Amino acid sequence: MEMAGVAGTEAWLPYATTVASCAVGMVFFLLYFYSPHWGVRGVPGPPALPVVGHLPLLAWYGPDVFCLLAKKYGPIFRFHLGRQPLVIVADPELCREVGVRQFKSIPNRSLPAPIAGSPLHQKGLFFTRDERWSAMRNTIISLYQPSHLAGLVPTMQRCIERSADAIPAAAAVHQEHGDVDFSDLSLKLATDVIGQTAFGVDFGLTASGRGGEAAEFIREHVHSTTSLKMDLSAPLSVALGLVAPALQGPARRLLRRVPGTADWRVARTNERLRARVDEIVAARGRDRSRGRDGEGKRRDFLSAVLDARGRSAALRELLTPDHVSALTYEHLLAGSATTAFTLSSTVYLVAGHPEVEAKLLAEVDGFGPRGAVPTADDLQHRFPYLDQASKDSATIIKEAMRFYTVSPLISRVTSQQVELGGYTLPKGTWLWMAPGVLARDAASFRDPGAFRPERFDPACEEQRRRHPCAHIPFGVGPRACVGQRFALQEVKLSMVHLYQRFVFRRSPRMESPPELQFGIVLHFKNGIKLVAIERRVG
Ligand code: HEM
Repeated sequence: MEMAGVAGTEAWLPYATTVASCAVGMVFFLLYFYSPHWGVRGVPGPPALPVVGHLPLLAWYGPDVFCLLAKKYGPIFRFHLGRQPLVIVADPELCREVGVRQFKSIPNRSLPAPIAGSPLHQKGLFFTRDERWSAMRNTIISLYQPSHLAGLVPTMQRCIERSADAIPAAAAVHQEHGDVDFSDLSLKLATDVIGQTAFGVDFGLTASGRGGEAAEFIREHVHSTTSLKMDLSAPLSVALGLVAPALQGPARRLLRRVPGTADWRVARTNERLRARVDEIVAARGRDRSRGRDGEGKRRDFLSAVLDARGRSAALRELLTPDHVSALTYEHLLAGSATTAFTLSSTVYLVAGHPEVEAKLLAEVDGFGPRGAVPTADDLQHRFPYLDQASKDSATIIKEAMRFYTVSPLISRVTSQQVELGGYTLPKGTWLWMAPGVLARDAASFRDPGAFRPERFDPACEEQRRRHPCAHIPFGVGPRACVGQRFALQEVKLSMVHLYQRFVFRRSPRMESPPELQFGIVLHFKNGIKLVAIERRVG
């Protein structure tokens, strides 16, 4: 009997071992999978699906999902980007807490899966952390000061005039209806501006008959940027990174060797892009050492960073060649799609509001004859309707940026435990501010679905009552956008020149309202199509 019992036990042993191993594996998997959730489980949010979390909600509702969730769950709620819970903050006072008051505990950005594999993206200012970030920011901040930006007006203006000259030709491409693909035009314009101001290179995208090498570089850049998606339509390794970050690195290393996969294409594009940026940086370094750089004359970002590098051993250590390439490339990444989106949404909104257009035209014509170029000072003071509210803010532009917030979420991560909105959030919590939700809050913006630049008039009651952090398209606190003044100067200068020469009408061949797509920033899925009407002189 005893023998039979032992034999029976032996027969079950392999099954029992397998079941036990599976159970242990399962427990480890669940611990791994739910550990980020555990620390923030007290924060309200909708039930999350296993593995994909709330990604299906994002796919279904688009960026509007965050407004819907804020309505249901309040100003601080959970949203699971796959495995990773985000604690979303959708209240002006709480954003001030995150961005300003508790900055010491929340100084860095979390690294989203799409960026995790790309050193070119990681070594810029955006994703560097702590002391390295503050040393880098302090080094380059002078390049964004008003005195330096004022000197960039002529360079910006040249690119703007060239883009405006290209409008009739762009319309002629569609002979039967004359639509201009304004998103494309704005992206080319913004990219040319960055080419000149960051790299000291004329990409010539808006010049007729030009293209070639530069166009190829930009095509690769656009491809690299648009593949940075935040949903499951991203390359496989990125999608995997959203649900199981530990597998992202190995999957990417494997898939980038498999021709034809999206990972392979992204890796090749990033390598080529990297090589081109390095080439530009190295060529400039060589020119400088041979004294062929027009010493002291160049105002572009790359020259200034290379100058800084030459100033001390500490700066050389801080600004390694990798960081110089990344900082320079970052301009293209951070400054082209965002500025282009802002310019095209502003012109699109003005085109649909004749009363706004009339006031704008009166202001532009009142400035001077067609072709008169404003100085940086004029841009600050002579365009109260375009730029009504002093300092860095612009009224039509401000309202357009509220209406279409290009960066609806701003990522941060806690470096230590914080108390926020009645919740205790552990170190490592991904805490994201939601300017896109703030911008649609009727408590701060009466009738938020209406385009009304006057709501930002400093004399207006709504503006006076509004919380200072209710409108934060450029972020808030020490980590706010370093390129804000640069971007606004470019958009204002473009608006003045464009409206000196044209008025625009919405094309009936475009969907209304325009469909939006959420990558690392927002963009118009099918572009903005406008009809440009040349204004008569006199
Ligand atoms: C309309 C155009 C733009 C918008 C809406 C925009 C928006 C933003 C936002 C929301 C942030 C995050 C701020 C935060 O975390 O609080 C940011 C950061 C940043 N932006 Fe912009 N941006 C624009 C144009 C530019 C331009 C033209 C440049 C460069 C020339 C630029 C370079 C950067 C950099 C380097 C950072 C990271 C700053 C840091 O971490 O210290 N941006 N931007």
